[in-house]
Amino acid sequence: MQSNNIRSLVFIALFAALFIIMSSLTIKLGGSLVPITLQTLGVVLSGLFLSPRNAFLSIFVVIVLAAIGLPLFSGAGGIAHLTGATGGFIFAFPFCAMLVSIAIGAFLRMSSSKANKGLAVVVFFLIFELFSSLFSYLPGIPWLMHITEFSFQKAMAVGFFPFIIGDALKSLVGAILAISLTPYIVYIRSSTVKRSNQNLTIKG
Ligand SMILES: O=C(O)CCCC[C@@H]1SC[C@@H]2NC(=O)N[C@@H]21
Repeated sequence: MQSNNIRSLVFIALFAALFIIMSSLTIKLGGSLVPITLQTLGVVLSGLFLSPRNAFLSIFVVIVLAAIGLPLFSGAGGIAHLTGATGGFIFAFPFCAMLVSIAIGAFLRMSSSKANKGLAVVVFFLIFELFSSLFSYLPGIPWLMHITEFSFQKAMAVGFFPFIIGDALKSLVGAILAISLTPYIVYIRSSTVKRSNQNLTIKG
């Protein structure tokens, strides 16, 4: 097995574990169907440090483990939970991580990512808001409506509006981490890519 494959496996396992920890930190407001969690921050971290494929896999593997019954999503697991009220969010997460990784990779290849830290914080924040948070609502809200038979307004009241500020704070934390850890992000991302595919113009 090539060393970059072994590294990929190690990093997928590490970020899957990190996502599981983020997923266990959950608050359910007044018995709400949709909990406040740090999952979107876990998605951000996978997308920041891993290639698009590995970022996807790091979250997907958690879904597979939850599907066989492990309580990895807000303390719950099993097919019933994965297809329950929050199933749309759960199945969006691997795609969110992949999209964050694609966008971060594109941004890190641009010279402006190094030149202007203020601009970089804003771009990181927007990438996280768009792809780790807002994208998860695209399947999250329609699936919540389907399972609960809520109207669109009720589903938004239960599954979107209570999370806007919290999700933005998580994106901000992600953006600050991204700025502080850029050299490590570039190093880890490039260390799991085959030598022939490495883009040597990436700047850290
Ligand atoms: O573990 C689960 O069952 C999935 C919960 C999904 C929670 C969503 S993700 C986007 C939004 N932000 C939060 O903090 N909670 C919701």
